[in-house]
Amino acid sequence: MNTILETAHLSKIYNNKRGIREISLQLHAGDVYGLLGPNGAGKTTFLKLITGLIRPDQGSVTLFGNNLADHFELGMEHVGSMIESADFHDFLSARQYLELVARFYPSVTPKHMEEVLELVGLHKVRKEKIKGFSTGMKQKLALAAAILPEPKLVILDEPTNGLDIEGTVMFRKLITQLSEEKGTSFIISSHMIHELEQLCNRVGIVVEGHLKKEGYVSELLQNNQSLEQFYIDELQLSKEDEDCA
Ligand SMILES: Nc1ncnc2c1ncn2[C@@H]1O[C@H](COP(=O)(O)OP(=O)(O)OP(=O)(O)O)[C@@H](O)[C@H]1O
Repeated sequence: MNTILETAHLSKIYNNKRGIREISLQLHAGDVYGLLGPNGAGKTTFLKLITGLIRPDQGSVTLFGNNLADHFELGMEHVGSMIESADFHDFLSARQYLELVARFYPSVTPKHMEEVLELVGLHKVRKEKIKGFSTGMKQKLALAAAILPEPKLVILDEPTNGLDIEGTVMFRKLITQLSEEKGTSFIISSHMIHELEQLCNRVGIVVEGHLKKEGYVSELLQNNQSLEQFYIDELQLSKEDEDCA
């Protein structure tokens, strides 16, 4: 299997002693990996570490064979990401924002920008200023920016936050389309467990900074009624372990 992302003993502890501890995870080409976990478990911290937004205290991140600490640009060359709410230049239009992003990717054509705006459902409003956009519209624009350079790996932190029902369906179709047609890999942090059950081939559960459990969705569903049931049972087990400790 072609490993595109590998973290080894990745740790980041903030001053308040929270964060993530010793997360070792491998992502293979074609994986759509769902990251689950309660509020404050460490999912965003993990995603920030694998995109170089913050530095680890310990451990390493290797993207496409490049250690991020030594070869950041090479590692990130094929990665698109959307982590926490993006800050936009409000005075730009959606199309102008994508033009700004495209300056870093000379291969992106104006036609492709139009296609991506269409894909995320922003084509009609592409000439409007971001200032007037709703949370969901901004979320769609951030998604458009993440997939614009046709990355091999897309890292998304709670991508359906703020999306309406239509937007959520669009998002699901988009991930499936990119995964099936282009072989794009994804790592997606979300609380929308039913969404992840439909989208992902693998999931991992983060609890209090630890990667507690991982598995292939198809296998988990053979032994559990639903992904939700598996998740709830795992959290319960974690609590019992904690109580015993
Ligand atoms: N910059 C920071 N300084 C101090 N503590 C932080 C910082 N960022 C996150 N934390 C703490 O680290 C823990 C993990 O936070 P993180 O945002 O990674 O969790 P999460 O799993 O993404 O949560 P949620 O599902 O609520 O978005 C939390 O307890 C949070 O309070």
